[in-house]
Amino acid sequence: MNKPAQCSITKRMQSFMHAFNGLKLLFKEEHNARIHLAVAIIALTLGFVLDINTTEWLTVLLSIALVISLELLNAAIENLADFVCPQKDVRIKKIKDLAAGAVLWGAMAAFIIGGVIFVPKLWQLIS
Ligand SMILES: Nc1ncnc2c1ncn2[C@@H]1O[C@H](COP(=O)(O)OP(=O)(O)OP(=O)(O)O)[C@@H](O)[C@H]1O
Repeated sequence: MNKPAQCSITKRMQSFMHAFNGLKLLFKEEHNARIHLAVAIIALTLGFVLDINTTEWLTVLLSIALVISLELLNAAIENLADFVCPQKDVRIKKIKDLAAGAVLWGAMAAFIIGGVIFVPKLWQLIS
């Protein structure tokens, strides 16, 4: 049986750097992810400006984490699909559409959450 690899700090640091590189790649290569990052920055700014409470902060932060995580998984699946099958194939279309659907579903939920938290406060501010 193989001996388990040693758990060194250097190895853990390398692993962290690889994961960080994944985040860098996402925002460099994926247009939708950049749009979602911009929306996240707007939501965070609104959070400070409108002084949202702790529960609202946690909900906003969880929504941002959900959408960015789904974007990362979608990008990984797209890249893997392109590597495995560079030509057009209905099965790859199905796989990519399902992965994109996951992002859409998460983004729609985040949009509704943002609306529920921010719209009444913005409305109060302008009326
Ligand atoms: N090899 C393929 N075979 C068949 N259809 C494909 C293939 N590659 C992409 N598609 C179709 O084109 C869509 C967009 O795929 P693409 O790889 O360009 O991702 P994208 O432009 O980043 O899309 P998204 O924004 O939906 O993530 C897929 O959802 C799928 O419907």
